[in-house]
Amino acid sequence: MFDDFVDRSNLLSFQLSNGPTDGQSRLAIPALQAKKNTILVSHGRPPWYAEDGQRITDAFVIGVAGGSASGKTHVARQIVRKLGSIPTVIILSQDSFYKYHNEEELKLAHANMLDFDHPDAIDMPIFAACLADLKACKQSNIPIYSFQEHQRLVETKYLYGATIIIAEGIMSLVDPALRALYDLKVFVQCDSDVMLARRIKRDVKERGRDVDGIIDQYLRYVKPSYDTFVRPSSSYADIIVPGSNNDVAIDLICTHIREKLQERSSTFRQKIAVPLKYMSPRSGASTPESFLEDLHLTLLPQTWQVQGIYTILRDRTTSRQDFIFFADRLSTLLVECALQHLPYAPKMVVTPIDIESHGKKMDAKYVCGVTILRSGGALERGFRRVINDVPVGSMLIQSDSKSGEAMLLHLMLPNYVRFRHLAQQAYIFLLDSQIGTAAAAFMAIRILLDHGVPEDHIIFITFIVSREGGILVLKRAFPGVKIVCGAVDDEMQEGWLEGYKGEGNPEGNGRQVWVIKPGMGQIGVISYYHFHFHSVHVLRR
Ligand SMILES: Nc1ncnc2c1ncn2[C@@H]1O[C@H](COP(=O)(O)OP(=O)(O)O)[C@@H](O)[C@H]1O
Ligand SMILES: Nc1ccn([C@@H]2O[C@H](COP(=O)(O)O)[C@@H](O)[C@H]2O)c(=O)n1
Repeated sequence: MFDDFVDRSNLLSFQLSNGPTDGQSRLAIPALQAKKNTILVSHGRPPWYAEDGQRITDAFVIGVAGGSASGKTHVARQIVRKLGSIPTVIILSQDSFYKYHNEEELKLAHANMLDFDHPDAIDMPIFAACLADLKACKQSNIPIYSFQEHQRLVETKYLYGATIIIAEGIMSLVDPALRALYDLKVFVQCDSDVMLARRIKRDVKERGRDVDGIIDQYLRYVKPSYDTFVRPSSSYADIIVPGSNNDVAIDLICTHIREKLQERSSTFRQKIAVPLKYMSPRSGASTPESFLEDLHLTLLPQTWQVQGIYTILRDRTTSRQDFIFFADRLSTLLVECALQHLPYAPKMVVTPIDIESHGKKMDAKYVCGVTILRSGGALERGFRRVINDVPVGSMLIQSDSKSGEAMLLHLMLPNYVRFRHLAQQAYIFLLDSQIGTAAAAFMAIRILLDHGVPEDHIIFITFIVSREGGILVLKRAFPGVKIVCGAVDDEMQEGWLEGYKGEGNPEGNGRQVWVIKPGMGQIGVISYYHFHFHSVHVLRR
C-alpha cells in the first residue's frame, strides 16, 4: 500500500555537489574534506523554538561572492573549520542552481558557446526560495549540478537543520532577493591573473576541461561578466576579504558570527517544566479526569487487562524477558487505540456468499511512524505489528549533559516527509515511551511541523505521561497534536534505583531512573532498561 522507503541521508550526513545522494556512507568524513553543498555537524542542534512552539531563531546566513576561483569556497570552508563547535553549518553553492539545459543548449555548452557567467544562467528564484526555507528552519531539496555534463541532475539533495548557512557564488551579491536574506555579506577580492591561473588548474583537474577551452571561455564570458556584474556587486559587501592570506579576515568574520549566535541563544527546558498547579488550564483542575479533559489526551481504556499489564511493568521483580513481552503487548494496544485518529471512509465489500457488507477503510494516503530514540524504540515492535506496511523513521534526541537542553543528534525521516507537498498529506505516529519534561516531544513535533506535516496529522503514542513536567506547555503550544497514552502519573524526578550497574553507574549501586510520585502515596518509577537495540525507559512502581 505504501511503497515509500526510509532514505538514509540525514542531518549528520553530507554530500559533495556532484556525488551520490546517499549520505549514510559519508557520515564520518571530517569537515576539512567536505566540499560544496556540505552539511557539517559537530554535535547536536539545540532548540530553535520557544515554549509557544514558534520559531525563535532563524539560521544565520552569510553571502560570499567574488570572481570565479577567487577563493569563495576556501573562505566558506575556513569559516566552517573555525566555527568547529557550532552544530550545523551548510555551505550552499550557487552552482547547484544553474538552469536546466535543453539539447541545443547542451551542444553549445560542450562547444564553450554557452554563457554561464550571466545572472540569467542561474535560477535565482529557486536559489532564493531554497535559501529562505533553510533560513526559516524548514527543509529544502536542493538541485544537484554536474559540471562534466553541464546539466542539472534529476536527483535533489535534502537539507534540514542548519544553524549557519553560507551561500557562495559569483552572483550571490547580485540578486536583490538573495541579498535580503543575508545577515552578513562578504566579497572575496582577488587579482585577475591569480583567478585565471587558479581556474585553469582547477577546471583541468576537477571539471574535465582542457586549457584552450578554459582560456577561450574566460575571455568570451568569464572576464566580461566579472567586470560587468561580479566586481560591482562588491559595493553591497559588509566585509571585503582578500583572495590570499586571508586568515585574519576569516577570524574576524568568525568572531562576529559567534557573537551574533550568542545574542540569539536562549534556554528552553526550564521554561516548560512548570509545576502543574501554576500551569493548569483551568483553576483547580488537578484531578486526573479534568487533566485528561483539558488536554484532550486519549487514554487507553483502563480495563483490568491494561491495569494488569501496567502492574507487571511497574513491578520491580518482573524479569527483563517478561518486561519486554508485556511492553510489546501494551504498545500493540496503544497503536490500535491510536488508529482512531486516522481518517476512515466507507467501503463496501462482497462476502463469499454474495452479500454486500458495508464497512470502513483507512483513508490516509501517506502514513508512517517516527521513533524518538532511544526510548521510543520500545513501541516500535508493537507499531510494526499493527501497521506493517509503512515506513518508520527515527530521530535521536538526547539531553545535553551540561545545559540539560534537548539536542537533535540524528534525523532519518521517511522519504515523503522530506517533500513538503507530500508531508502536508502525511499522518505521522510519533513514538516515545514517556512524556516527562516533554523536551524531546517538543523538538520532535517541531521538526515535523518544519517539514509541513499538519499539526492535527501528528499522533503521539506513549506509555506514560507525567501530569507535571512539560505536557501542559506542550499541549498549549501544539493543541492539534493527538496524544495517546496508557497511563498518567504525577510529577517526575530523576533518581537511582537500587542495584543497577551499567551505563553511567559502573559501581552497581543504583539504576538511573525517572521517579514518578503520584498522589495517594504510590511511588512510580520509569527506569532505564535495555530493550532491543536501544535503551528504554520502563515503568516500575
Ligand atoms: N587563500 C588561498 N590561498 C591559497 N590558495 C587558495 C586560497 N583560496 C583559494 N585557493 C585555491 O584557489 C582555487 C580556487 O579556490 P576556490 O575556493 O575553489 O574558488 P571559488 O570557490 O571562488 O571558485 C583552489 O584550488 C584553492 O585551493
Ligand atoms: N557548466 C558550467 C557551469 C559553470 N561554469 C563556470 O563556473 C564558474 C562559477 O563557479 P566557481 O566555482 O568558479 O565560482 C563560472 O565562472 C562559469 O563560467 C562552467 O564552466 N561550466
